Amino acid sequence: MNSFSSSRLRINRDHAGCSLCIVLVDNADQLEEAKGIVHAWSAGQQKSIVVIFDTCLCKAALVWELLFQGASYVYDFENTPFLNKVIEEQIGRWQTVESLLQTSFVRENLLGESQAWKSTIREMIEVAAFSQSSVLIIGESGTGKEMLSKLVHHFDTRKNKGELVLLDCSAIAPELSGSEFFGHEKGAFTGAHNVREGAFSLADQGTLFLDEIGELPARLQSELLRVIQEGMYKPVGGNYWKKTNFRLVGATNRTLHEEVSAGHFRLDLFYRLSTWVCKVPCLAERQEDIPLLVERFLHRFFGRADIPRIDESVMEYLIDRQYRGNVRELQQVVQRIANRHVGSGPITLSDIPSLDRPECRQSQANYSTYSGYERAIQNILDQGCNLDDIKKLTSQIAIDLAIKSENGSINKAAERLGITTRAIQYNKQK
Ligand SMILES: Nc1ncnc2c1ncn2[C@@H]1O[C@H](COP(=O)(O)OP(=O)(O)OP(=O)(O)O)[C@@H](O)[C@H]1O
Repeated sequence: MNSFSSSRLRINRDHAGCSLCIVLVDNADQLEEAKGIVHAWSAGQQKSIVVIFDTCLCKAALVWELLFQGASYVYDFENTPFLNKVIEEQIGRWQTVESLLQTSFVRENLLGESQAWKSTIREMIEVAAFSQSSVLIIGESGTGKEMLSKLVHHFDTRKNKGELVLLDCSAIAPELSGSEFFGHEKGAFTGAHNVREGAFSLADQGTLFLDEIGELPARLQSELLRVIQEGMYKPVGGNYWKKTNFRLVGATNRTLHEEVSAGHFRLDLFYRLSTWVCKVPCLAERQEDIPLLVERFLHRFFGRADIPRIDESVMEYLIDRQYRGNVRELQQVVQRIANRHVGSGPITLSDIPSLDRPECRQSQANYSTYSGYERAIQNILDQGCNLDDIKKLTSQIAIDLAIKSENGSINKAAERLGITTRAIQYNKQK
């Protein structure tokens, strides 16, 4: 029996850090307000559940719209048996996720308070603790994909959970690839002096994490697929089939869709793997996490609690800097700064090693040239020149400058500009 009354539009509840809004809708006039409420709650990363009392209203188009506005769930009151129990169970799940988010495993290994990072962690905790699904983690290098695979294994609730086995597919020697996965029997091939357990055996009842899964050779892709589907494998040189059952977590910084389209990755393996796809935000998408990460890394590198104060200008530099290697690169930059710092005073700009300094003089020169360039273009625009004139004039100036800096050699100037000597001569004649 459902025991909601439809007299109110909204009930706000706060359960151990999980605030939730339940929106009760019993007539069409309340719909616009309901959409506004769920939209506002989802903007604040809060959960909302909409219960619709009038079944006639509960059409797919409306449900889609409410979900699109950010509702976590939409229920048809009449057609959802024991709705209050369903909602309690849903709230229980969210509370579990929130409490796992506060555990030392997450707080010590997966730092970050930004919304982008927190919602990634919440999603991964939910997959780990409430499903046995395979997971595909995609994201740039150094964003924390391997750490997230550890989280999936850590929060896996299987009884008698097995091991987490990590394999980097880009580092598997082709001649040993069979052994890495299947293991081998003694004497299976020259050099196989002992029995060796492979990843399928070691990961039984646990998690197999395949880093850089996009690099898995075609032969191993088919074999992996067969093992996932059948749960059986035969060690190299063995006569008996063995059983295995693991959760597969793959990580890649490639676009696997494109690898599938290009015929480099099997579509059926892609489907098997991507039951859940998690996109990890790059550091640029969560810049607000940088001060927290910097502080943690400084504690680690100084190896003590009382780390030197970090000058505001250094923090500004660290926040604004580009990190192609994401958190890993930030960690390395902080380590270099910590290595250079001496004494107990604050960490200042001078502690940034020359390798990491912005090329001040160069960038200032570029800036002034660029702004001079802008002024010059503005002048000729003001004189009534069109884009074609500007392009011609720019080419002419570039050619003159190149010839001048190559001491009059047209051949060398052409080489420098990446054009033919004829093109220079033609331009000069014109
Ligand atoms: N949120 C985080 N908090 C603390 N350390 C982190 C965080 N994210 C990543 N790191 C650290 O950054 C480094 C790189 O992380 P990880 O190896 O998980 O990245 P990755 O995405 O798997 O990299 P790659 O694609 O190169 O394999 C590790 O030393 C890890 O501990």
